[in-house]
This record gives sequence, structure tokens and C-alpha cells, in this order.
Amino acid sequence: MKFNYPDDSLALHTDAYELSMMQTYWKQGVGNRRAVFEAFFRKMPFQNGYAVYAGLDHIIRYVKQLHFTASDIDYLKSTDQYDDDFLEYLRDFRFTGSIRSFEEGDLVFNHEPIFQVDAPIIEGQLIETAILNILNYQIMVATKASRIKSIVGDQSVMEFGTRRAQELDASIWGTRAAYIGGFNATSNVRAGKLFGIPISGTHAHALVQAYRNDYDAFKAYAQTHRDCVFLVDTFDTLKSGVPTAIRVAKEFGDKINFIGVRIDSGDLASLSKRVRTMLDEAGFPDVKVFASNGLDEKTIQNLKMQGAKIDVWGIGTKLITAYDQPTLGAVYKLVAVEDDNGQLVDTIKLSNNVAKMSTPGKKQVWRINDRLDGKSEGDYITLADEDPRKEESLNMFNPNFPLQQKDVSDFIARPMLKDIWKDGEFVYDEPTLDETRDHRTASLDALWDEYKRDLNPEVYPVDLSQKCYDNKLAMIHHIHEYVKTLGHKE
Ligand SMILES: Nc1ncnc2c1ncn2[C@@H]1O[C@H](COP(=O)(O)OP(=O)(O)OP(=O)(O)O)[C@@H](O)[C@H]1O
Ligand SMILES: O=P(O)(O)OC[C@H]1O[C@H](OP(=O)(O)OP(=O)(O)O)[C@H](O)[C@@H]1O
Ligand SMILES: O=C(O)c1cccnc1
Repeated sequence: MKFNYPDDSLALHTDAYELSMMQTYWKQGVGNRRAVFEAFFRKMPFQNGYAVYAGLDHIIRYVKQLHFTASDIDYLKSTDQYDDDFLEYLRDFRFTGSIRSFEEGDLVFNHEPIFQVDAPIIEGQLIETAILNILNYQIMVATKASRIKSIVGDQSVMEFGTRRAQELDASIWGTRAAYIGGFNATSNVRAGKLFGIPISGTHAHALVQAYRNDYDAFKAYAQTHRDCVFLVDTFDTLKSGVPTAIRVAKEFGDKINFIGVRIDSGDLASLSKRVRTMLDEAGFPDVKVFASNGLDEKTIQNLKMQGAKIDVWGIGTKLITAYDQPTLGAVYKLVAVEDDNGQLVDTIKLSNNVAKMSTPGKKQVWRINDRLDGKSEGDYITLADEDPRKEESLNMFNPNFPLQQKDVSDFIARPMLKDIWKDGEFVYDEPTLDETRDHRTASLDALWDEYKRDLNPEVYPVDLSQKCYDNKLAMIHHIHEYVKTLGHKE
């Protein structure tokens, strides 16, 4: 089936309401007014103590290419929902604003701004959907990967999820997010090509089925590859697969690197132990046992508890689909906008649910680390014009429970929202993917263990500065007073 139009831009990868609002701003002559939007999420994914930030690279690619093509305009015209003069404006649309973001591999927490757009409102509105689309997925996968990697430790863990992912793009960007989260390699060859992620793999049951028995299949593989990992569970792991792998390895001797055997079904604990013994007894103590089949951090931990002798883990479905939580729930909220007098004024979205109220004003997030041991004490959210580096000590308090507070001195405060675009100019010095992956490891090293445990972690402090908190309370009060003046009864 042919596309109705060429698929030649991502500008329409947005919700129709964004374009509708853009038309309103533009026709009302307020489209160029400055607006600040911030993205944040409300709940920690997988009830984890931290989340791993990923997605910035894709967002950068998206914003860099952002423009409306002739076919975009033709299509919008055909919907009869937009005025011709607005469509003419879109022809020259480019992003001219500023963007600040956490860096990939940083740890992020709920209720803090992780991405900030300070731009003409018409531009900031358009990009909301794609930004959330990217962040909501990649942060989930990077976090899930990091949970898995922390259980696996120094062992290797391979990403096998492409066939189960929600479509092509998800597997590519999910693979990259998994690598940032600490995975060692991927089976996705295109991800290897695009990002330089090491590719790795074994073979499928199809090979054994094609040759109709383990022996002919393993022999054929050994004749055509130097590095061999044989999949041993097609017919019978202990009675056929493993003895045959050993036989072929002995027959080929130095002609192959007998790297391992993979088990993909059955009781992985008891099978792996028996396979390990068979390999050792046959004189292959260095040959590794690979395992796959519906694994994630919970099954891996359980298998380790059972003493499973598994060296390399292959993870697909549960990682790439972020199986136990379908979305991060990140949102993108307007926190300040230019008024009729050209002043930037703070805005708030009230809600009956206190936890859902946004924090008004353009902000910065500071990671507060102890100067002596380097450990993170918490994150401190200030209004953008505050600088805690000038303070001797900080009073950090939980905005939901203001009596929960601590004074911190001898600290290092680092601004976490880094400049990516400044007034339309791309200013970010992008790290390599391996630097990003190392950055996650270093960020985790600075986190106390109580925030890292996979079950019931301590809640990491994400606090507001007094000024930020007072500003929020004043705005809530102001809106309540305004609503009262309207005089409507409930
Ligand atoms: N010892 C174990 N302890 C806990 N979970 C395990 C253990 N061994 C395997 N599992 C997990 O149990 C789940 C189901 O395994 P099961 O044996 O039912 O499937 P299977 O062998 O793949 O079945 P099939 O033959 O249909 O492929 C998988 O997620 C697997 O990782
Ligand atoms: O279980 P996951 O974590 O999703 O890991 C990926 C799965 O994909 C493959 O199975 P599949 O049945 O698709 O193909 P196969 O013939 O190679 O077994 C592989 O053998 C794993 O079982
Ligand atoms: O290489 C493998 O073993 C592999 C690749 C994709 C999915 N499952 C297994």
C-alpha cells in the first residue's frame, strides 16, 4: 500500500491539538511570546529508587530536522482545518528557542524538571508531543536495563528484544536506551551500525530444525564460523543438545572458539547446573552457559538464588516492552509565559489532587553532593535565577512534608539542566555513547545503596528552595482568590 504523501518530515509527528493551539496563537498575534515548558514525571518507574535519563539524542535529531515540507502543508490544507495564512507561516517554521535538559546517563527523579523549553510559545507547543513520546519510552527502557544490569553485576547481558518490540523505531531506540542502562551488546545489527553498540548473538532453533538434528546443525555452524555458541534445547538439552555440542567442539578442536551453549527453555536453574557439570567434566571449564526465555531482573535474581550456573543473559520481551509498566507518564507543562507587558510571568496548573499541581516558574535542578565523600544528598530545585553555589549551607525540605528537612553544608551543587540550544543555536557538546554509558555507572556510584536496592528503595530527596516553594504557595493562593471573585457556586 502506498503512503498518501511522502513520509519526508517529522513536523506532523504531533497531536492535532498542538497545531490547533498554534493557529490560535499565530492568528491572535501572540505566537512569538516567550513561554517556558518543563517536562517531568510523577511516579518512579518500576517503583525503582532512581530512573536513568535517555532520549536526548533522539530529541536533538528531531529538533534539528524540524521543518514543514511541501507535502506536510499540502496534507494540512487537505484537512480543511487550518487557514491559508497560518499554513504559509508554517512553511518557514524553524526552532529558534532555547532548550535545557539533563544529560543521558544522568539519574533523574520524580517531580523534577528533566527537560525545559524556553521559546516562542508557538514553537514550544509544537514539540511537546514528540519530546514526551521519546522520553516516556527511552527512560523506561534505560531504567529497566539498569535494574537488570545491577542484578547481573559483572556478567554480560545481551539485548534480544527487537522481534518483540512495539515496532521498528522502538527496537532501535530501545536498544540504545538499554545500552545506556548498562547492557553489553545487542542482537540488533542496525543498532550496531547506527550507534556502534557491540552486536552479538547465537543461533535460533530454526538452524537445528533445518538440519533436522543437533549434530548436523552444530557441525554446519562450526564449519562456517569461528566463534560458536550452540543452542542446545531444541530436542533435549541434557540428552542431545549438550553432548552434541561437546562432540562437535572436540571434533573441531582449535578450528573453532567454543564460546558457549545457550539454554532457552525449561528449568534454567537445574538445567544450567547440570550443563555446567557436563562441560567441566568434558574439559571445557571456560565455556559459558548462556540463558534466555522471558528473563528480567526478578527471574535473574531468583535464578541466582537457586544457584543457577549462568554466565551470559539474553533479555528480550520484558526489557524492550518495559513489560511491568507501560509508560513513564511524563508530562510537559507551561510554567511561565510572557504577558501583555512583555514580562515573563509564572503559571500554574491547579488540580484537586495536590500531587498533580505543577510547580510554577522557570527552574533549575541542582544535584547536591557531599564535598567529602561525593555522595548525592538530594536534588534541590530552585527558580532559574537562584544559585545555591553561593550559599554556605542549604536548608533542604520536602515540599509535601515541609517539616521533613535537613541543613546541608560542605556540599557541591551541580546544575543538572544543561544548555542544548540557546536562542536557536545548538550549543551542546554531545558525548559519545560509551561516555554516556560510563556516565550512568558514575552517577550510580554517587548514589547511596539505600536508593539503589530493587525492592522498596528509600525515597531520594527532591526538594524545593524556599523561594520556589513560596512562589508556588503564593500562586496557589492567588488562583484560589481569583476563582472566588468569579462567584460561582459548586
Ligand atoms: N528455575 C527457575 N526459577 C524461576 N523461574 C524460571 C526457572 N526456570 C525458568 N524460569 C522462567 O519461567 C518462565 C517460564 O518457563 P517455562 O519453563 O514454563 O517455559 P518454557 O520452558 O519456555 O516453555 P516452552 O517449552 O513452551 O518454551 C520463563 O520466564 C523462565 O525464564
Ligand atoms: O524471551 P525473551 O526475553 O523475549 O528473549 C528473546 C527470545 O527470542 C527468541 O525466541 P524465539 O522463539 O523468537 O526464536 P527462537 O526460534 O530463536 O527460539 C530467543 O530464543 C528468546 O527466547
Ligand atoms: O542471538 C540470539 O541468541 C538471539 C537473538 C534474538 C533473539 N533471541 C536470541
